[in-house]
Amino acid sequence: MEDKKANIIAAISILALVVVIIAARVSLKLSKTFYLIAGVDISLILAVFCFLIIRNRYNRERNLLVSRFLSEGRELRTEYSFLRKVAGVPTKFKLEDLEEATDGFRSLIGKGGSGSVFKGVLKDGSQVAVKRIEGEEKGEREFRSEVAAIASVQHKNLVRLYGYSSAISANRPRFLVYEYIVNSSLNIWIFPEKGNRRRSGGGCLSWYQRYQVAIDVAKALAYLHHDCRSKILHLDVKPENILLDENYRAVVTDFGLSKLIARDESKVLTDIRGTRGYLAPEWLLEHGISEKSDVYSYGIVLLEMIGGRRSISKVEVKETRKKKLEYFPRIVNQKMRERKVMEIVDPRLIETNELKEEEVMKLVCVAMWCIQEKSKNRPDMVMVIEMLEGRVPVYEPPDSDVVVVDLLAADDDASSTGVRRVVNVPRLQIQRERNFRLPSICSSIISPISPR
Ligand SMILES: Nc1ncnc2c1ncn2[C@@H]1O[C@H](COP(=O)(O)OP(=O)(O)OP(=O)(O)O)[C@@H](O)[C@H]1O
Repeated sequence: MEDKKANIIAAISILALVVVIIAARVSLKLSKTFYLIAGVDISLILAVFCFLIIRNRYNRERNLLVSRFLSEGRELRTEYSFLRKVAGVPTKFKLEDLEEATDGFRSLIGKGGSGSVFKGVLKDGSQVAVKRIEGEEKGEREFRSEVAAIASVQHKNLVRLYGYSSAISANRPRFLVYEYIVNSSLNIWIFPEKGNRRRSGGGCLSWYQRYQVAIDVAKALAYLHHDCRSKILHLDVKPENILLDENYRAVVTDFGLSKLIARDESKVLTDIRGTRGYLAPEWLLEHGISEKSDVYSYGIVLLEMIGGRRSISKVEVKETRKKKLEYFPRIVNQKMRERKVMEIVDPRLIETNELKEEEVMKLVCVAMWCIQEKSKNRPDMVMVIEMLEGRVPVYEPPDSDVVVVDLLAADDDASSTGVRRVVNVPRLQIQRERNFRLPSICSSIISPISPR
């Protein structure tokens, strides 16, 4: 625009100078004054021409440089965003970006102990789950731990963290932005709806899908325990933290309680965290926890997938019509001794006729190995994968005490919903059951079978 203006002014000036020469020629004839004016005019016209040439050349070079910088900048930006993705560096979002993505935090998709989760769409069109972390001290710790842990991992069975948004001031919520996993969490696919309470989504996973989920979760945990630079303990393995993608494959989430420990560290002492019903005995016996504490929680999740029920649930006693808490692993143990393992399977699966007793027994045995009282007797997650995929035979678990975390003293609702609570140790009682022996059907080697 400016160039155009300058060109017009130059053209007008040249025209004016030419007019001056013509006027001088007419009025002054070929006098000395005319030659003087004509000389000055012609020099001025030449000066304007020179100015135009230099200016245009300068502009052309400047435009060339600008467009080169622009294209290099674009390339750099593309390269940078590519590298961010490759390196898994999470993006720092502004609060306004997240408000826009979630349409003002309108579509709530879930609520957990540490905050609420909303569905959203980023500017580039990717669907996200935005977790708003509420609370003060606990929120801060969970936030830091979650960003640090997830940012460093890349595995198809672990949720991807796109980014985060820190609090602008104290007491303001922080946000974590995850990839959106379409089929929500495992709990709504294995536990039937309670009474008249209707829930949106969910259903009944088939036996085959449950078996696949068991393998997927085992792979995610094996990666965290054995394949990362430092060992990552999840410490909150439960169905609510296992999401299902469009093919009902598992994606483990919620690293809010996770702990990073050095490869050579075998056990760590830390404050009790996790969810009632999934806590390994060592938490309560204060022996120090390790990756085997995750193995224990995983074993409980396996039993819940097999039975389609929580490990601890409230049932009504027919005679007295009073409610009591029932510990599912204890029932499984008993049924195994009686060789009635099919009786503990989710009744909805029995109806489908797709079950093989041998497979059920195998999964139950693996689960029982995982919930051994002594952590050293539990397999590691790599061994669990080997057993589930049929590369290693499943042997009878050793004779062991079963530590039953007796939750009669605890709040019933929490145990029946799997809601995470800070566990109050003195209120928990620990019972030991002697002769926790698996039945003879399991004493022999269970033949290796692969998931269908
Ligand atoms: N990435 C995601 N994609 C889709 N849904 C999700 C995603 N993350 C969480 N959700 C949904 O939001 C719910 C709440 O998740 P959140 O992690 O806050 O809590 P939780 O695991 O149930 O409880 P807590 O945080 O106390 O362990 C989940 O159960 C799930 O249904």
